[in-house]
Amino acid sequence: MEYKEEILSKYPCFRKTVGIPMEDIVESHDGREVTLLKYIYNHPKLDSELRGSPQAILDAMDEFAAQEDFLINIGSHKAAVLTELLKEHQPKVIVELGGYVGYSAILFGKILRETYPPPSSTTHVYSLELDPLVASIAMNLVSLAGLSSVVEVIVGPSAHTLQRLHDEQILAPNDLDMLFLDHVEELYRDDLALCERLGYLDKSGVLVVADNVVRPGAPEYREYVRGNPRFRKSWGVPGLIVPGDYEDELEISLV
Ligand SMILES: C[S@@+](CC[C@H](N)C(=O)[O-])C[C@H]1O[C@@H](n2cnc3c(N)ncnc32)[C@H](O)[C@@H]1O
Repeated sequence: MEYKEEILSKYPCFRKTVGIPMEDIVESHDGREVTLLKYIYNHPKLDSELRGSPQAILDAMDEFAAQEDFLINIGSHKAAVLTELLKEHQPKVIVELGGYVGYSAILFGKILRETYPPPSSTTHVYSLELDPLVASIAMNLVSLAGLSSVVEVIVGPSAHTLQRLHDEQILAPNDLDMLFLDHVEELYRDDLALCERLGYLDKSGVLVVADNVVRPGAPEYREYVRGNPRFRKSWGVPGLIVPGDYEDELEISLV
């Protein structure tokens, strides 16, 4: 029982698996992100391994999440699923909604760099993040990973930033190859529809991936993509396999 309490306090997201309501549970934006940044810069392998190594920084973030405090990023299991997907589809330009401290953005930047080694300059990750503090931490870690030329963190509400990228001709409609939705489940459907209106999903082959579609859940979003003729197919992929939970947590759709 004591062990269970310890697990639940360290990993609040598991509360939903035992029926404890998520209300009043804080699992991010409470100072732990600054603690993470200090943890990385105090890391004994900072100079010998972390600087310039996206994978070593992802590993250090996983290490922090396992040993210090829970982080709401995709984590290593979904990172492996997404790595396979990106290797198969080889997107060049990715937009993610909800960047947090940069874990998924660093993963995407790492894969783009491996797939299209420098001096290729046509690859880009736009990581859209509402909160300027966590976005600043992401920028710092992206830079430490040596990925500043590939990954751009942009602060602001997703819908506003998407509209701005379009109106200021920063991202042309046909340039987008992958959209990753990982911000607020209630916004997934509207932000996807905005991308459709802006022409970002007109090109055949664009990949759209949404996280957490089962828990906390985005049923409207899943219904929308599965019933939308724009997508050739749409399918679920398990996140972390806990019996009866986290099934098909990622929804993957292909234009
Ligand atoms: C689950 S986290 C993203 C995790 C990240 N994709 C990763 O795996 O490393 C969700 C993030 O979305 C951000 N967010 C919430 N509403 C947003 C909005 N309207 N636009 C952009 N970001 C938003 C939150 O501040 C939070 O940092």
